[in-house]
Amino acid sequence: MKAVLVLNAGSSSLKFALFAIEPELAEHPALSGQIDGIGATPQFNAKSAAGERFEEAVPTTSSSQREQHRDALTHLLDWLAAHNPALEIAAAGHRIVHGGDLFSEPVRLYGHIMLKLKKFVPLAPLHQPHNLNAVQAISAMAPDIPQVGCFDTAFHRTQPAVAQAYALPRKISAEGVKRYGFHGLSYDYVARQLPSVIGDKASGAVVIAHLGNGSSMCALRDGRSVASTMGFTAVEGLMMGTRTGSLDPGVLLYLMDQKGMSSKDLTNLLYKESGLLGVSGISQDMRTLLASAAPEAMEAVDLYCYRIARELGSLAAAAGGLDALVFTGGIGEHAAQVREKVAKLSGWIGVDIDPEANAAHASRIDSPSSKVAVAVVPTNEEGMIARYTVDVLGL
Ligand SMILES: Nc1ncnc2c1ncn2[C@@H]1O[C@H](COP(=O)(O)OP(=O)(O)O)[C@@H](O)[C@H]1O
Ligand SMILES: CC(=O)OP(=O)(O)O
Ligand SMILES: [Mg+2]
Repeated sequence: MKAVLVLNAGSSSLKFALFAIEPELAEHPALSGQIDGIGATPQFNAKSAAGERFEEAVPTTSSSQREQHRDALTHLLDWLAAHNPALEIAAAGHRIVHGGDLFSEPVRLYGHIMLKLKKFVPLAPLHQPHNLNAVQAISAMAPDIPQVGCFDTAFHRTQPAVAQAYALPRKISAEGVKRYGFHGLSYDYVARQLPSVIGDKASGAVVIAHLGNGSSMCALRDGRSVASTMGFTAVEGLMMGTRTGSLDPGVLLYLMDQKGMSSKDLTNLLYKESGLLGVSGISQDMRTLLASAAPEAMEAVDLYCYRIARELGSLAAAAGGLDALVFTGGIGEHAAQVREKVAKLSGWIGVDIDPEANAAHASRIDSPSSKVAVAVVPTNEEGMIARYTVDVLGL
């Protein structure tokens, strides 16, 4: 039976899912999992649709991160062939974080398209190089498998020009220094689920909060993106697991001029040492922080929620109102305390949640008196990529 392999390659992880496409595309993967710890000690985890769990170390001959990525993919393909011989990989679909202005739709990946996508590596240093390496590794190992790239930026190309602009001199803007927005595969998936969860409000003014390791929010009208908190890179906007989110650019000038920090130091600071991890000094993981008694842990969580509530006001302005607020992503789907704190700060705009529904992670958590529908919708970036891949290739 034919299947689509979906890959989402991050800096130190390779997430995968295998979806059967016969007789039609399956809603849930037959197998899914990830290889974590690439660059250190890679570890493979997977689960089957039947609930079987697998865990093993990934043998690697190199300490280089690039080679470990390749070893991880070889391990994955061998493992899939051994564990699911009935499913033949007919295509591969990739999450590619940056498609710039060039791609507003998923595309089949050929050599000339890969060259264009390489140009975006400096704009998404944590994601793009790994996304592209995964495509190249599959081409080398299995050149006959067609591959499709699905972009995090594509969903936001419907935004009006004013939402994509920075107040920079025209020459710099014309070179492509503008707001692209990310997490588009997640927003696209969630937006498609909304009519069945919030009815007619799905076509009104909606804000979706994708709260994971990377966190962002998107304002939608008629199910289309009109504004987002992430901009030129995936560091703008909300506070994240290890990223600052928006920061006065004057802080960077100060750190360069007065503290002698280089661009490499600043990249580490902005992407890897800040956010929940930096503010708490404890962890980037929301579960750990919510379970901690340390005041610094709660300070980090409070700042995270405050930033979400501030951006909600800004996005409601961009959408021209607020009919619905939707939570998704690892934190949005599972952290009832985060949703509760955000809702408390957002009473002024008509958000009120039902504590029991919230604690139960129900799909609708607004109280009967709430003016705004409040929903929890699990995201499915992998399912969205499988759908796009089947559609682009006509499988
Ligand atoms: N039950 C839970 N309660 C609170 N936070 C959770 C829970 N499950 C996952 N999370 C948080 O979700 C975040 C990871 O989100 P996820 O969307 O999986 O990330 P990624 O961006 O890596 O895909 C982590 O901060 C994790 O602590
Ligand atoms: C774009 C982005 O931030 O992605 P992730 O949430 O996977 O880090
Ligand atoms: Mg994510």
